[in-house]
Amino acid sequence: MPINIPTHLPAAEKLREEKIFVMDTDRADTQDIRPLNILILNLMPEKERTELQLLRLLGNTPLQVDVTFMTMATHESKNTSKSHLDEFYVTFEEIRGRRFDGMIITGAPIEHLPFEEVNYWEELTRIMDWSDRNVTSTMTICWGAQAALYHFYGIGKQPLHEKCFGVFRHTVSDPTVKLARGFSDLFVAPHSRYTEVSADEIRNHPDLDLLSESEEAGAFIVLSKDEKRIMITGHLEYDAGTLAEEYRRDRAKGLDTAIPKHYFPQDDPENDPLNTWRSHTFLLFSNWLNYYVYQETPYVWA
Ligand SMILES: CC(=O)SCCNC(=O)CCNC(=O)[C@H](O)C(C)(C)COP(=O)(O)OP(=O)(O)OC[C@H]1O[C@@H](n2cnc3c(N)ncnc32)[C@H](O)[C@@H]1OP(=O)(O)O
Ligand SMILES: N[C@@H](CCO)C(=O)O
Repeated sequence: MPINIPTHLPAAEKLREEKIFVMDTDRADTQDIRPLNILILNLMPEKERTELQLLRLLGNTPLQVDVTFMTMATHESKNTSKSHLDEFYVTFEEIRGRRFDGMIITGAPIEHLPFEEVNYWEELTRIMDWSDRNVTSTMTICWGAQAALYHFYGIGKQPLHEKCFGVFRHTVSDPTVKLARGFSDLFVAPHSRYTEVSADEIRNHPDLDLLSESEEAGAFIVLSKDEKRIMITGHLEYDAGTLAEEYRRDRAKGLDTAIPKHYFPQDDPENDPLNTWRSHTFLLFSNWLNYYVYQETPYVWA
């Protein structure tokens, strides 16, 4: 059973072009199965791009996945149109009575701010607390992961001397952990951030495991001991060209952002970058959906 999303969501056409089977709502409604309900709290400014990136990954499963997009009621989006949000997004108030099998909280380009200065921080903490009781497994990405580490475990973020920007090598501390099943001993993943969380603080925390890290990029995949929360400091979902676009955007703004490391062939921004992380991205999302969502979630919520 493939992914079930609103028929007119702009990402749907592109997903069909990519031969990712998007289910018509009519057909989905006639299936005598219980679909997985996944909630995506999309905090990225360019929401449509992130929708496509995440749906591509959630669509790679034999399970029917019903996706709900959520936006913040206490924040007016500058970069995504109100009409798009009105048509395709819900707010917390509309879904707080529901249960979800999985939830994703994306990154957001606000890591220069203390958490408490983010205008939707209070609403986000309410959503995170709610998710503890109403969601089987939550995956958080980049700033979303920093927010979860801070809110639930008191682990703060520190500014870096230079932006952690590029595609870095990572290792896995325990390849028998289900989330890393099938991972190579060494794999690469993109990062794009100005702050970091301390790998030592995570390692020393009694409720956390550091599943993957990188010599150059630091802590990468963090798992709570109860396996309900997955925190990922990089951007596995990024397309081949996303870092290049961020690089060009920064340079056009006059920022002295360095060329993303280990990314452009011959480190030359004129060369088209290759996506060298895609296989582990698909693996991580299918491991998450299978082992942490599908196999853990109750068929009927109590
Ligand atoms: C660390 C991570 O998680 S990485 C993920 C972030 N990376 C990306 O989003 C990559 C793509 N983003 C971009 O290229 C840029 O953010 C752009 C081009 C879309 C906009 O850049 P700018 O014009 O410099 O920033 P802008 O003033 O629009 O602010 C960026 C976002 O921060 C939000 N923001 C700014 N201040 C605050 C605040 N105090 N509280 C909450 N949100 C804030 C803005 O509202 C905007 O988000 P929105 O579109 O969802 O409303
Ligand atoms: N990934 C982000 C970092 C900002 O938080 C960007 O370069 O847009």
